[in-house]
Parts: sequence; structure tokens; C-alpha cells
Amino acid sequence: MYIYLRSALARLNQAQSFEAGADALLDALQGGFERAHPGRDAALHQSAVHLRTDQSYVSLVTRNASPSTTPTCEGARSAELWNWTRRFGRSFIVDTRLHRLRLTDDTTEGGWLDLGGESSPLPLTASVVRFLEQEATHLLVIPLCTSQSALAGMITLEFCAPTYTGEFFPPQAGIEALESYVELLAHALLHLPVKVPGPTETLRDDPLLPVVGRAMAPRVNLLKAFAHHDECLLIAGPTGCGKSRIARWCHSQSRHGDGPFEVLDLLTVPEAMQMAHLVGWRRGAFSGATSHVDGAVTRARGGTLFIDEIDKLSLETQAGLLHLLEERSFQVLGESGGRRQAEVRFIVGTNADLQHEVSEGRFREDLYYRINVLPVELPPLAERSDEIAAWAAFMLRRCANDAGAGAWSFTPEALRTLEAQRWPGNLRELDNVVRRAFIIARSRPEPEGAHTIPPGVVERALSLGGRPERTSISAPLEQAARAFIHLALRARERGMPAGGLDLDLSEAFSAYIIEQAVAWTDDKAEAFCLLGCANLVEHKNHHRRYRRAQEAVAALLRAESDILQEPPR
Ligand SMILES: Nc1ncnc2c1ncn2[C@@H]1O[C@H](COP(=O)(O)OP(=O)(O)OP(=O)(O)O)[C@@H](O)[C@H]1O
Repeated sequence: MYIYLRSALARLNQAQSFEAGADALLDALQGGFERAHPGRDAALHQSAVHLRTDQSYVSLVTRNASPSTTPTCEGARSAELWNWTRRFGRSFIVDTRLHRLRLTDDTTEGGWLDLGGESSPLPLTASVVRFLEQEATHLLVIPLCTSQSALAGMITLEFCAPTYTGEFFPPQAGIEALESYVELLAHALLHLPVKVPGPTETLRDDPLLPVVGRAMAPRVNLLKAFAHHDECLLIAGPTGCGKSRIARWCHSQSRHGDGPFEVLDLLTVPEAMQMAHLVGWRRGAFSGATSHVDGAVTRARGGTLFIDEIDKLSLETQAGLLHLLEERSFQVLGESGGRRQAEVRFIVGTNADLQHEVSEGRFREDLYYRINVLPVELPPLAERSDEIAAWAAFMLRRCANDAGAGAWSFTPEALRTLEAQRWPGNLRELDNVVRRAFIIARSRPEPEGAHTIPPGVVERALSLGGRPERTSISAPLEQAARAFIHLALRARERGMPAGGLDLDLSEAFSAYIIEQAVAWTDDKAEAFCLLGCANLVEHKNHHRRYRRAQEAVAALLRAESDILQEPPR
């Protein structure tokens, strides 16, 4: 058997990436197993190396016994496996037919733990049952630990051995051999870097994911694999880092890509109405329910439902969503008759630390494990600095296209200025600054055809504060009012003609709100509804109002620029 170990060690020494090393490890495990079980009564059906942090995947390498097996991350289908690995910190086997689990170092007679049942610490949820009802009859999970014994992931080995149902399988000696392979190879494996493509890759053809830098590349590889699955995908990451776009991208890559992509943003739904918005209601279901309304699950039928800000879910709706995810069915409020099937793939997004929410009792632990099946954490833009220039160029091109303004670009120094910023508001903030820089640049007298943005304009766009803050409004308003008056005084001192900056221009404030709301929601109609102007949307007048808002912002920037450039008398 050591022949497999030796060859794996040689390959690990040559490997350039974690993925190549994990491949060598899986080969060794497969070789070792087949050598011990040459018969036809048992086969290694699927194996996988999961590299994880507590909260999300870092990399996943899978191997299927036959090409007909569903490819990629079958072993990742159950968040419970990771939960149990963290809980026991040791290897265990699961007898999937008899629904029981045993620690591999427990050789006592009654060492099996029943899954489910009243006294069981391991609940037998519907998702566990679905998982257990797969082809595999036995499952061996071996923790992947660093040399300091810190848990860094797990190895899952799914066996098809029906004649061994009810027995400890693989036999103890076989398990010990496999465990020792993992132990011997883990150290070298965990030192290897996760695979990334060389320089920042720009996917020009895909507006949902136009830029993938070094930190994002492994995540995108994972998301590509996860996109084909029907299990819930959890996308975590700080505000504005692109979670909704990535969710949409995953939808476009999935087999439901032609179906609808529906978003339920819990920030915009009152707590008492969350369940209603999820499942819909019939007329008379509650006071105020004057007509039948489809819920998000129905609207997303045959496609994907993205539930954003999942941490905002009330405890009551958390129970409802758990049931929906477990049973894949739901009851429309006020509808008599049976439950409806939920034919939809769920993706959820959050910028909260859900584990912390669980520990504070604000988020149900069982729901956390149910949605945490395929978790991916997106890094903030500060950790993706190799992407900033490509994003800025992409966003500027989009701005210029929308305005029919031809080809625009940043000078290399301007890009360096952008790269030097911290971007606490992430891509959203960068987008705001790019839009602002474009407006300022267009309002400047420029030589014909010179559509470039210099660093000075970027500095101005930055100083005009594109930094979204969800704090009080009165303090910045007061500051803006003072700045406005200060500028007016300055214009008067310089004897500038009235009209350069008069009170009408203060209308630019509402224009700014409109502009920001459109940038924030990335949807004109939604932005106007958010600002209480649904009537404009209804009569399709919001496009004109948005153009006027853009002109008002540009006029204010022009007036401000003129006053600041006028020398004192
Ligand atoms: N693919 C993209 N193309 C253009 N702009 C993008 C793209 N991805 C992100 N952005 C910019 O970043 C903003 C935020 O993106 P998105 O809404 O996907 O982030 P988020 O992480 O879901 O934010 P939040 O946590 O606040 O919901 C967008 O409004 C847009 O300005």
C-alpha cells in the first residue's frame, strides 16, 4: 500500500497548488482503498477534499468514480458533515442506510449514535435524510488538520457497499490506513497555495463578472462548481462588494439560467410581512390583503430566488423558511388546499457574521446549518487591489456608453490614485466615484476627442465624498448647506454674475439623492419607487426626471468649479 503513499508524497513535493496536491491525496486514498478491497462488492463512489474556514469554503477538490456520477462537490451537499466534523474533531463513519454514526476510534459494542430520535444529539432533518438517500451506503469523514492540530477542512469518502449494510465499513484496519495517509500528507498539502490564475483576468464578455482578481479567482472556481447544484448557496461579504451581482452570475451559470432571477431584499420588507412576501397571499388572508399576490418563491419558479440580508429575517419567518428549505413546499397565506412545491434554487446573501448572530440567539442554529451548505465569503475591495484599475475602467466604459459619450479612459496616474484608496464602501463606492469623475470630466472644457480623466478629476470626485455612510443625515446636510453658502459668498466677493450658484441650484441636492439611489439600487424604477415617486415610474416619466437630475448635478459641479477657479479680486 505504501507505493500509493510514496507516489503521492512525490507528487505533493512537485505540486504548485493545493488543488494539485489534493488530487494526489485523493489518488492515494483511492489506490489504497482499491488495493484493500479488490472485489466488486464495494466501491469508492466519490471522494472530496474540502478546505474550509469555519464559515466558508476556500477550495474544494472532488473525484467521482464514474463519469455518470453527478460531477463536483457531491460530498459538499451537507453542511451537517462539517458541523459534525467540528463537533467531534475526529473521524467518523455514517451508515447511511441505518441512519447512524460512529466515531472511528470507538470500538465499544454500542458505539453507534442514532441520527434523529428523541435522545439523539444529531437531528435527522429532511436535508440529512435527502443526503443519506444518495447512492452511497457508507460515508467516512476524516478531519484535515494542520501540524498544530487546527481543523482546516475535511476529507469525505462515499462508499457504495450494500453487502456491508449494518457493518462497520471500511473495516477498522482499512480506516486506520486511510487516516494515516491523510495525517502523513496533510502537512505538505496545507502548505500549498490555493490555485489562482496569474494576473488579473478580465472577462470582458460577462458584465455580471467582468473582473476576477487573485483573491476572487479561487472563490469564482468554487462558485462555478456550486452554481450547478440545487443546494442553498450562501454568499457572505461586506456591503457593496458585489454579492447580488455574483448571485445573478451564479444563476446565469446554473441549469436554471433561462428561468427567472428573483430578489427578495429583506431590508425593504417590514418584519411582519416577511413571510407574506416570501410565500404570497390570497385576498382576505389578513387585513389589507385586497387581492391575490404571488410571493417571491412563486415568482422565482423554475429559476433562482436570491434572499438578500438574510440576517434581517425575524425569528418567526426563520422557522417558516427552515420548513420551506427542508420540505421544499410552502403554503400561500389564506389559501385552502394543499401546499405548493417550491421549484426554486435558493441563494442567500448577508454582510453579517451569521455565526455571531447564532451565538447571540438572533439567528436559528438549525437554519444557519441549512443555508450554510455551500458558503462562500467575498473579500472586501481592500483585499482585491489588483482589481481596482480593471473595475474602474469597466465602470467608466459603462458610464460613457450609457451617456452615448464615446470611449473614455483614466490616465495611468488617475488609476494609481484610485488604487491607493481604501474603499470601505467597496465596489459600490468605487462605482459612485467613477460616475462622479465622469460627470466632472465631461463638464470641463477639453481638447476635442481627449476623453481621458486625469488624477486631479479623480481627487475632486473623491473629495466630493462618494463614501456611502448609513448614519445620520442632519450633520452632513448642515455641512453641505454651509459649503453652499460659503461658495455663494465667495462668488459674490469675486463679483461673479448671479446665476452661477443660486438657490435654484440647491435643487441639485434632490438630484444627488436620485443619482445616488439609482447607483445604489442599480435600477432606475426601483430607485424612484424607493424615494416615493412610484407615480413617475407608472407614467414612465422617471427616465426624464433622472436625466434632469444628472444635468442638475453636472450644473452644480460646473458652477462650483467656475467659482473655485476664479481668482480673488
Ligand atoms: N458586475 C458589476 N458591474 C457593474 N457594477 C457592479 C458590478 N458588481 C458590483 N457593482 C457595483 O457595486 C454595487 C454593489 O453591488 P452589489 O449590490 O452586488 O453588492 P452587495 O454586496 O450585494 O451590496 P449590499 O451588501 O449592500 O447588498 C453595484 O450597485 C454597482 O455599483
